[in-house]
Amino acid sequence: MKILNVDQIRALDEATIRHEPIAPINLMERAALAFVDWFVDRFPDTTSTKIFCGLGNNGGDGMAIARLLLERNYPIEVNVVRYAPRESDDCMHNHRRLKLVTENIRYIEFSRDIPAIRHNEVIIDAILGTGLSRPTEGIVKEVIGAINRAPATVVAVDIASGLYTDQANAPTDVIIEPDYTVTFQLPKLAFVLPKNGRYVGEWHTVDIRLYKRYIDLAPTPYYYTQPQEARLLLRKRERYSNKGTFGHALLLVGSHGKMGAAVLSARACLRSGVGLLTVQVPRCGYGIIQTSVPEAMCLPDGHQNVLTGSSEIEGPPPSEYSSIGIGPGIGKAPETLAMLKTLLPTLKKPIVVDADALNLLSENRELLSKLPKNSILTPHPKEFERLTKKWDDDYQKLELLREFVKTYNVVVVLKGAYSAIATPEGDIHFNSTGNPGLSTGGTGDVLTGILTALLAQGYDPVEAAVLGVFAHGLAGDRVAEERGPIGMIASDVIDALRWT
Ligand SMILES: NC(=O)C1=CN([C@@H]2O[C@H](COP(=O)(O)OP(=O)(O)OC[C@H]3O[C@@H](n4cnc5c(N)ncnc54)[C@H](OP(=O)(O)O)[C@@H]3O)[C@@H](O)[C@H]2O)[C@@H](O)CC1
Ligand SMILES: Nc1ncnc2c1ncn2[C@@H]1O[C@H](COP(=O)(O)OP(=O)(O)O)[C@@H](O)[C@H]1O
Ligand SMILES: [K+]
Repeated sequence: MKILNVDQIRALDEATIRHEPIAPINLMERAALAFVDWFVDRFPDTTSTKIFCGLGNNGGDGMAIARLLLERNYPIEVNVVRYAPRESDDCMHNHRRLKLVTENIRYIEFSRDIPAIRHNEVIIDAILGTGLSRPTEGIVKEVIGAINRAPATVVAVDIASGLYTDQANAPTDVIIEPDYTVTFQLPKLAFVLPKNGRYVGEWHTVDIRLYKRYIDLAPTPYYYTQPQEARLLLRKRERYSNKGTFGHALLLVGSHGKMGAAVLSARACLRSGVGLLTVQVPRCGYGIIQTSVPEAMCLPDGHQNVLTGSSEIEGPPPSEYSSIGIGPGIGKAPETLAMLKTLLPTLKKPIVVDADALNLLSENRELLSKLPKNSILTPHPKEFERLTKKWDDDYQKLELLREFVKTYNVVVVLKGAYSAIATPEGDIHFNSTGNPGLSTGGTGDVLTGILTALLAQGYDPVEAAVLGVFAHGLAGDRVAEERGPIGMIASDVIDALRWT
């Protein structure tokens, strides 16, 4: 699913109006109806609701929503924030229609006009939408402050008032902090950026049948992975297959005290469809791998405690494996750095690089250009900061991400809520699965195993990253559903992986 910018959203609105054709006021009615359907489903028996409307089209939506709810005998008090002398045409039209069904409209011009908000009330925020062009101030800012201070449930129409759709807010901006955002048709870039969490809440899209062809043709670097899109990437297992069909992966993982990372990545790799798996670990980990992951072959490293790349057992050279995953639990010993320096120039196929392998790359930046083309790097934000530099806001972070993938010709999975997968061309796919239960040690190691398995099976690296991150998050969601997010551990995520 595409994420469009504000100008494109406006153009999409106009294209829908022209193409269908539909009068703007009827499109607004459709949007209001879609919101109301969601709202009555979610809040079927609220005893007290207040709506706050602005004077632009978001306010127009709000006035239509108020009328539709009143027509359904919903208990709703209407407030209009009069921050300017004029309304938009469609807002004015809906204002008139609203007055036909109620005389009870409160106009807020001064602080004293702001109503008290009671406990257990539901507030609908329709003050400002995607047309926000400057920070909130004056009476708008005061109303937002009052709503945020109130012990009520807040639902934003389209986007929280005061939040920019696709540019950074200043830290001092006053913005609605909703529990829910119900947005029209397409997710907004602001929703998937970590710093905006409290200005978005739980968000939902409602379909208002905007012109599909415009969306299909609109150029954008931003995508949001929907379940049906991820599912399309999944390959069927051929009837006449054998284990050779699905590749032979090599994991270079673990060190003394961090063998858990090796076990987790190995088990996840096996649970993700790889044909054969070899795990190279320091000698101290040999028994651990052989007993806890009997399905894998184990290459004990020549070194007792850290990886050096040498082994007493003869094996094929790393370049002959279908894919390689490197990093979980390896530490940053000089011997391991030396291994990386020798290894990278010998490789041609894309590899997966995680954890301390990434930290070694940040400390030895000349190695970045030695990475095989289209390799997948999986930093969490701290690791990405080490690879690049500190960013001021999430939008600058996305720019750094785009710059990085283009410079080094790699795929980066920037992990977190809505993990961002950046392709070498500079497109960014935000993942839609996962939950805070995944914020626990070892879940990143699981992801490395998954991605290494997908590469071994011949998936294109971008597809592997999009599909693997989606499946990892979905497994986490299954665990959260069954046992709640708090008790989740990385092993549960492996057990919950389903490739269907
Ligand atoms: N796109 C779609 O598909 C559909 C969209 N729909 C709806 O339209 C909404 C977008 O409408 P919109 O463009 O009228 O924007 P909105 O935010 O209501 O108001 C902008 C007005 O406020 C002003 N203003 C700006 N910042 C301000 C501030 N800080 N403090 C005070 N004022 C401020 C600004 O002034 P100006 O910048 O012109 O000076 C302008 O007058 C969208 O969110 C959705 O709800 C649906 O109805 C149908 C389908
Ligand atoms: N709040 C969250 N919502 C969704 N996914 C999350 C959240 N927190 C963490 N994750 C996921 O959990 C994994 C954590 O990886 P990482 O930070 O490398 O942990 P570790 O190194 O301990 O294995 C990533 O895939 C990340 O996207
Ligand atoms: K709003």
